[in-house]
Amino acid sequence: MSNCIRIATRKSPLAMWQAEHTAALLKSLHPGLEVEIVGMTTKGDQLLDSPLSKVGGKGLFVKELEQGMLEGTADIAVHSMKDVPVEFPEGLHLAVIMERENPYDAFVSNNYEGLADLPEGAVVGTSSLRRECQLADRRPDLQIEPLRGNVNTRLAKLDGGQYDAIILAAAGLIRLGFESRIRSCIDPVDSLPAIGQGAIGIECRIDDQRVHDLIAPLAHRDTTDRVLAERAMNARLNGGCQVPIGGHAVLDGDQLTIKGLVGTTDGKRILRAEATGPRAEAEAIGLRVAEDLLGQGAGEILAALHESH
Ligand SMILES: NCc1[nH]cc(CCC(=O)O)c1CC(=O)O
Repeated sequence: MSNCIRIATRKSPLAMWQAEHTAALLKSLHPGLEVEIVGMTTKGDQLLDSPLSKVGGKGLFVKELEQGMLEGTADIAVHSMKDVPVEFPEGLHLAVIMERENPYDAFVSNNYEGLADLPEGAVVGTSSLRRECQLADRRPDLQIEPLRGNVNTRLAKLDGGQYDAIILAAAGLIRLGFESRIRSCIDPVDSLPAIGQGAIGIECRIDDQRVHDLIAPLAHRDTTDRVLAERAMNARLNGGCQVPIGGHAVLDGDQLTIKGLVGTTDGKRILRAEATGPRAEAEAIGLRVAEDLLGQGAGEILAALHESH
């Protein structure tokens, strides 16, 4: 028992990869440690046919994993930071943010190199309102069609011929060995990534010191500051619902710069803001971007979206 750590994870190939990656890092840090992976099915996995924006609900992909930790069937949960809600159940917290993979959106197609060379009226698959909003702004002529399912399923749908191109997170493709399918990474000016995109986080019981000691060395300082700034912005804006929000922070030495975006799904209104400051104030810088967006009218856009769901 005391020499074992159990990892709760979803069973999608990407989630399993991330859990196994974390397991391998833990084993190499702590020789002799036993690591057990506990695969679980979440509500989000069961509702793969409905658009995520309609399914709604916070923590669709994490609730069952959290239940497992609270009941003691698992010790930690490994999540894509992008899917981690702002709030945690009592007794649990986010203890560690690991090193970020490529945080950008990837353009995947069998015929075209990037957004710029897609012909007029081309069909692009994505079920992310954030991607849809920015695509519609950049290329109002494109036809955007829903695309759900795990990374492997989405690639199979592209190959089935229903889409001219699809947009996915570069990180998921790289982790699963599909880097060669990325025709180009989309410039963040054209598609500002999701809060936390490309980063993996570890959640655990707040009072479990043994587990904290085991996972602490996995924390990555630069990624942590960047993602904390992004999450502070997001928390002030909405609390994690499915709305077109982008947020991405970068570091230049000790200077942290974060860009934020809120828009309407049709891309007809897009608000943008940016703030810079010392990394030690990461969360305050994220909040400043949120306040700037709210000052421009983000509150109305978000309220209208919440109502329509
Ligand atoms: N929404 C599902 C999801 N959650 C995390 C990733 C990719 C990996 C990451 O961002 O860390 C994806 C797939 C995608 O958006 O293409």
